[in-house]
Amino acid sequence: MTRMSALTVSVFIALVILFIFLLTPPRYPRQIPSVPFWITLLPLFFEIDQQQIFSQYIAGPLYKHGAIKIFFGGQWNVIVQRPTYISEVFKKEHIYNKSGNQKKIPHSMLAEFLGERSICPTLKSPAETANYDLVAGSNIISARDEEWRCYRAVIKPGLQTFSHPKPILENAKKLSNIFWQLQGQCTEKGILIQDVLQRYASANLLCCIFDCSELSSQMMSIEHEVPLHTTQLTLKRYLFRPIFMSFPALDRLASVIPSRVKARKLIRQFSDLLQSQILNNRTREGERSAKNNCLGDRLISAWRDGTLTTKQLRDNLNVLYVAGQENPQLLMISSLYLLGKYPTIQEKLRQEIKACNISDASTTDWRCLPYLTATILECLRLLPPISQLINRRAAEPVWLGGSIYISRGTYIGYNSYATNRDPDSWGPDADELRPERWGTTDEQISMKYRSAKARAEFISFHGGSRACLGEKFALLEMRVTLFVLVKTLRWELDPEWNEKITPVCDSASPPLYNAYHKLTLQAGPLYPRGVRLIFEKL
Ligand code: HEM
Repeated sequence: MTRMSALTVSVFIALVILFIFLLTPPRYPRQIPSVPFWITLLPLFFEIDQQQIFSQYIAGPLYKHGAIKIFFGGQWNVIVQRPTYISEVFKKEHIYNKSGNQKKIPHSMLAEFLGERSICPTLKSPAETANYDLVAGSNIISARDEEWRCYRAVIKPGLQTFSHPKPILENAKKLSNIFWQLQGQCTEKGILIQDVLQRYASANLLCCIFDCSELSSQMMSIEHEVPLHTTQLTLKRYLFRPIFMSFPALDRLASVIPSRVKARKLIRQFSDLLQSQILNNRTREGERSAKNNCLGDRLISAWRDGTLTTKQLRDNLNVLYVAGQENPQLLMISSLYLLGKYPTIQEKLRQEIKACNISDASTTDWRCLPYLTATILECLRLLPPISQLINRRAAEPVWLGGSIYISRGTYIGYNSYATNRDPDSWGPDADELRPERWGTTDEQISMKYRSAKARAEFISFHGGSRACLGEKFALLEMRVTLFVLVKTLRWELDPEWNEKITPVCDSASPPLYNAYHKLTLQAGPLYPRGVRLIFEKL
């Protein structure tokens, strides 16, 4: 054997050993089963969607044991489902430490997106040079301890003092007109709603949270391209390729894989654009509708006075912009899908809104629409925008629930989709959309909501000290959106749409196109991707 072929054989054997080592489930924790690694890769090869994978392979062991071991992101993790276990993880943040992608997969593109190192050349802050390298890549969602408290002090008031629905109301009316206009251009079939809703969710965030009203109106004129939006769409396509999500180690080769080179370029482009747009498009003082304590103002003041470095401003802007419109957008898609699938619930909602006879929705007391609130919570329960998230790491060995031994360094995550549908908490009809389960009056619904969150039976916004800070805004946005859409339009699912959650194939498309989509689109959250709705004006 020549020296070259001996080397090739050794490399091959080393790779096989590494692969077997990586893909063999760990022995610990011993008390819970492992989902075979190939199950998470099934959609790459077969016509099967994530909901099917869940019910066929994951739900059984997960509900039985309350936790499982699963291969994701290039490593084995523990997914916790049972509410009592989840409460424990939420409460013991000092043991189950937050550990975002920057720490878990620091070389990955995702980590680069959330905490990349370049400084926008247009910015200069006094504290920048002093602080720049102290905190590499962190943001409010992934940071811990002092750093998190610092971000939270800046960000929380900016997200929670907002409550005026007027700008959302105006955008929602435009949204209704856009849907109707698009429907007019396509008489026989349903229309795709995702792209429009992404612009709508961005518009709401830009005007209400960042106080950029001009940019917000540009987002709502869908006949015009908005670079921030188009860059974000392209970036998403490149960033979330399933092969790199499953094996982020491949990102170590990012500089030689053309699609990753492109992803890196897009990350910078998006981040630069976002930063300059938020800084340069803010509504002028005199033109503002209210005295503001908005998030945009707060972030910029904190950057100017040196509380945040340029890098911290940039990382937090990225993550707030993405979390602040991706999650509401997913909830809107899922809610419109569910209401199209359950027309009687849509009609009941319409009757409630009619009966309430609201003349000015911008001053409405939303408590007079309990069925609307219950419907939103029910959509959030059935299809939580963040269906699965693995972002905690055991700082020390610990017995979860007193019976599952978790060794130090184990990654732990949640499956909100499973917890929110647990029949032990929600009954045998847990998979059904039934808003009445939350109660019929505003008091009953609020009580049920508070108790379901406190008992970790409803975890769409997670819980404990690290619960979502945008919950209040997201719920208000959803109320206004559904209020306007249900009042002005009626919709149903396009019967020709292949009803699947995260479908990977479309039987009408050529095989090559489908193969490409399998590799590029099937990762990510559980929601009715590509849903088509048929609208009727009322
Ligand atoms: C339906 C909409 C939303 C859902 C379902 C949602 C869900 C979540 C979840 C599950 C977390 C915890 C993430 C983790 O543990 O890593 C979270 C955190 C967070 N969310 Fe949301 N979110 C939504 C909307 C928003 C909006 C509109 C904003 C505002 C811009 C926002 C800002 C945040 C922030 C700042 C955190 C970090 C909280 C902390 O760690 O202190 N979210 N969200």
